[in-house]
Amino acid sequence: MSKPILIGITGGTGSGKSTVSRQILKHLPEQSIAIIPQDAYYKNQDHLPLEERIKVNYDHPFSFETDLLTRHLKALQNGESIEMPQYDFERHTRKKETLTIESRNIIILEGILLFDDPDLRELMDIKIFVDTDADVRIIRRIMRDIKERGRSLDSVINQYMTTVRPAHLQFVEPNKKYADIIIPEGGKNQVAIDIIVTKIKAILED
Ligand SMILES: Nc1ncnc2c1ncn2[C@@H]1O[C@H](COP(=O)(O)OP(=O)(O)O)[C@@H](O)[C@H]1O
Ligand SMILES: Nc1ccn([C@@H]2O[C@H](COP(=O)(O)O)[C@@H](O)[C@H]2O)c(=O)n1
Repeated sequence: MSKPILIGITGGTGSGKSTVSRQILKHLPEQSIAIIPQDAYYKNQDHLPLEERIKVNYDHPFSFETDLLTRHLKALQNGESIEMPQYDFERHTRKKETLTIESRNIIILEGILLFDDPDLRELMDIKIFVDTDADVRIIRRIMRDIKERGRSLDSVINQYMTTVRPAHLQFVEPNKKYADIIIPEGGKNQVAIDIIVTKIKAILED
């Protein structure tokens, strides 16, 4: 296997990063792609009571274990497998179990804060920013967090105003400038998905 290609897909919360990643995966042989969600690398907080975990700013770079993520990406790029952590959004900490991820030709890393850390940025061969308006993102997030992440409407709105929005303006939006490709609206932008899939297929056939 030639050196794996690392594709970073970033953008604000609810922009459609996971949807874009899944769409790309759908068009390619499954054994050629691994998806790594940055969310899996939120710090373990087992030592804190739930009331303390709820207060953490999950949109600030310090809430991620970026050293571990960087080590794991380098291992995958060297053809090695990793034990990826798994995250529990309801308990605000890691699950006990890890997931074995084998190295593949294409590694897709997706998450809100991929372009802020220069060392992480340096590892990526292709950098993609999913650009979706804030009003659409907050509506998607309210629906998803209530349905899938055990949250109430009040908690989603309060978190959005106190930490998500300010951190987005400080750490996500300004780093759009590092993107090679900007996808407006995300997962339903079929033209953008087709172009990216064509590029990946060309890399795989090389
Ligand atoms: N283009 C779209 N149209 C409608 N809903 C979408 C679209 N893209 C994503 N969603 C929905 O919005 C929510 C957030 O999308 P997701 O891809 O998980 O965003 P992110 O990974 O950026 O947080 C999900 O419930 C998803 O099904
Ligand atoms: N315990 C946690 C950890 C993270 N979040 C929020 O998740 C968002 C990132 O995930 P996306 O799928 O939306 O990109 C981020 O904005 C954090 O606020 C959380 O609510 N609780």
